[in-house]
Amino acid sequence: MTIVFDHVSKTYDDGTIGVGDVSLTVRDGEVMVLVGPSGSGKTTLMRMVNRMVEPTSGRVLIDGRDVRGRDPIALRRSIGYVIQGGGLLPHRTVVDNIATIPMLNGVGRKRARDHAMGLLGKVGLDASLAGRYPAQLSGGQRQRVGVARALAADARILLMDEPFSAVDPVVRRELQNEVRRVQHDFGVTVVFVTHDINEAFFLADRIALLGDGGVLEQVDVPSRILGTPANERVRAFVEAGRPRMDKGVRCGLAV
Ligand SMILES: Nc1ncnc2c1ncn2[C@@H]1O[C@H](COP(=O)(O)OP(=O)(O)OP(=O)(O)O)[C@@H](O)[C@H]1O
Repeated sequence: MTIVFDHVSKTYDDGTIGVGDVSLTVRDGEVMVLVGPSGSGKTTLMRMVNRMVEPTSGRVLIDGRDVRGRDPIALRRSIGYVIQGGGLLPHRTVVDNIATIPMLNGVGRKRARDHAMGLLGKVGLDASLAGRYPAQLSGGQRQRVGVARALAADARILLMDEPFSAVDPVVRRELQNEVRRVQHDFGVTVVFVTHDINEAFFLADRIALLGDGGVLEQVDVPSRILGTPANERVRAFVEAGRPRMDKGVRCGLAV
């Protein structure tokens, strides 16, 4: 599905500008990574898609349709939303967590649970984990359940808000690979928020780099963000987040 942000802005009630004037198109089936410093409006922008945030001005269109015309609850149930920690219901088992939204949408319990069991494999989880509660899983496993839950309602859009920032680097890379695979297998459109430029480079088809005041600094494929930054702020942001090989080498020699 295509998502269009058409001149959206958000000023919160206390006067804080969450998002300036942003126009951005996320193409069908693309992984668009929103990246930028803390407070640059990444989460605010993303939450406009499922109406967790209502823009102060401008419109968000999904496949040409203004989300304002959609019932917010139905809209949210049709869009996968993955947050740090997985956002799982603590008193429900893995399989029931995954089956919850389809059941709310009217799918029968048995069918929803059978589908949930199938999804476990798709996100790299063993079926033996189905009966566990979230507290009995590792951080990485919880994230995978979160992804399965987001996919369970046949969502065509996945919104992922810094989902992997609390897991260790090795598991994080596995999860990033999983996102790419899921995107490929299911053909979903993914909007992924991170403030880690390296995660953005790894995952993104395109990167939207936001700056202070919620302004869009550059939208481009990773190689162009790296090779031809639009301005000094983009260059500095990318530079600050990249591994400093030269420093590492110098340290190595000094020891
Ligand atoms: N409910 C709110 N009320 C007032 N200001 C808010 C609210 N939510 C967010 N903001 C402000 O809006 C700006 C953008 O916040 P947002 O969470 O979208 O940024 P972000 O880029 O996702 O940040 P981070 O990387 O730290 O998560 C910040 O200045 C933040 O303090």
